[in-house]
Amino acid sequence: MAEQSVLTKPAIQVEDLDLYYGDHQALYNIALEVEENSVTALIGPSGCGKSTFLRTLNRMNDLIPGVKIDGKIRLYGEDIYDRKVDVEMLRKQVGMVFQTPNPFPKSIYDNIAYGPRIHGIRSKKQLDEIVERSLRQAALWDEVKDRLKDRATGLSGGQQQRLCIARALAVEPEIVLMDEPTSALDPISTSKIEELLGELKEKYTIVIVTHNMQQAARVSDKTAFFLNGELVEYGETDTLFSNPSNSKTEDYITGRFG
Ligand SMILES: Nc1ncnc2c1ncn2[C@@H]1O[C@H](COP(=O)(O)OP(=O)(O)OP(=O)(O)O)[C@@H](O)[C@H]1O
Repeated sequence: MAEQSVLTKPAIQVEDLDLYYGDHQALYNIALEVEENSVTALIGPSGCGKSTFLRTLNRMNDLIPGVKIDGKIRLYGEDIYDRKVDVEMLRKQVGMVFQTPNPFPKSIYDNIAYGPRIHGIRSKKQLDEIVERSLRQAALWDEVKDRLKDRATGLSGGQQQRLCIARALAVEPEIVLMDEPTSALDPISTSKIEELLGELKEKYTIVIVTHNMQQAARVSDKTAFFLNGELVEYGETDTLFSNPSNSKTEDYITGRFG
């Protein structure tokens, strides 16, 4: 029995989550569980709260003045809003990749080594290993291995985004949050990243916001449909797209609004 409970343990559990920006309530009573080693897509029309919800998972909203949060978010059973939580350590466990690739104005190598160095790793051998492993995991190694000292900002947009994924992986997170990671990229770079997600979920748990429903259908195991700050429907991606249980989900996925 003990073994079974370990196997079924969710990576993230959200209960009764409300979020306010000042007087404006942006999330209403959200509850969901994210399974380990899966890809979960958050979909819904602009302004429905997808990014806001994503940012609650590594407390990025803490940086916005006037934000108030009620409810519980547990990461492997631990309440991430508990006062004892070290937010820097939380963000190491729960990494993030943003919409626009944002490499530091440093070399490719130094972009990847940045996080591990902050966390105290000094050995060149160890950093070399981390840089190679992370770039391989992000399917970028072969393209950049001969120019690790070049500036990261000289890479193409798609390469920069894979570099940002590698940078997130370098500190060995458990969860990777991605906020529309391909919306600024061309179709070839987009499909490279979509392919990568399938590989990454073997080791990491991924939550991705996407405007693109085809992308959600292609890459995710589970999909959460948000509307006006509410979670309307959450379930297996195949079921949600082929046989939604809520008429609002059906209207959205068939393009009747959004
Ligand atoms: N920093 C902020 N301060 C105040 N209100 C905010 C802030 N960020 C988002 N909001 C509001 O919260 C609501 C949800 O926004 P959010 O960006 O989470 O939606 P979204 O679904 O991610 O939208 P999009 O797809 O356009 O990025 C919106 O009404 C938005 O105006």
